[in-house]
Amino acid sequence: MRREENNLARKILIAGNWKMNGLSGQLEEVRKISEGCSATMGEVDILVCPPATLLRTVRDAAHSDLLVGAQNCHAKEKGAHTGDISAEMLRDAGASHVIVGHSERRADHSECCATVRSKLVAAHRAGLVAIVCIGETLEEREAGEALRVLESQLENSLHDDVTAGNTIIAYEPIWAIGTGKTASAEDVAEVHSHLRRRLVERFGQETGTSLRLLYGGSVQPTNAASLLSVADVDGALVGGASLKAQDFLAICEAARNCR
Ligand SMILES: O=C[C@H](O)COP(=O)(O)O
Repeated sequence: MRREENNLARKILIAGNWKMNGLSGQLEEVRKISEGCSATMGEVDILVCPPATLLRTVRDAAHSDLLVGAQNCHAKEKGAHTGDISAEMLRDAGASHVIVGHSERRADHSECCATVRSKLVAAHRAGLVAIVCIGETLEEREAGEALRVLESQLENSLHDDVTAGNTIIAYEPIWAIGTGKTASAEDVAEVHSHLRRRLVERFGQETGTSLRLLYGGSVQPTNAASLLSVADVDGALVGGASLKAQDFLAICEAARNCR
């Protein structure tokens, strides 16, 4: 089933995750994104997630309709956690969204689902919308375990007060991140419809069908239209291609044309 035959009430979100990239002298790309997507922003939500060091600068430089988010937060509000940043601090720096549970954090910082869930609670406590990432490894996919792994991550990373207004789910197959390999539209459709069913079972029909499900993993201007046309794909979490305004804007434009 294609997107136009499914639930169109969910507004598409294109989110750019800059990861550990970006210096204050390189904000020209933000200005280009901000100017270039001003016509698109009414129809598509557009979010950029720079490193924490640039949150305030990007927020101040960007069009007010461009959403600005962070890439991680600590579970606690404040205290003796050297080097960490709380959700409240991110909000204070201008963020409205925060990514939690990205596979790079799960791998590099040994974050388990319980940790991700505590960060989700923190994000909601601070009034941030959280983007919760889940994804399987290539070994898990090849072993036929992908849906089981994803279901477990979904179940254990979320808490019961999740709503469509405070949470977005991003499916990012780990083997597709930064590799140029993208999951096929059929595989993405299978995963997203499975996740949708699980969300409805857990949170009920209204919330379950309203939560947005993003796809991430080597999304490019060349494949965005086909991925965004898949039913239950409500947007994209874009890494590498979000660093160049031209590519990111092309993906936003593809999203606009999917409406
Ligand atoms: O958060 C973004 C994802 O990890 C995707 O990254 P990528 O588009 O560079 O594959």
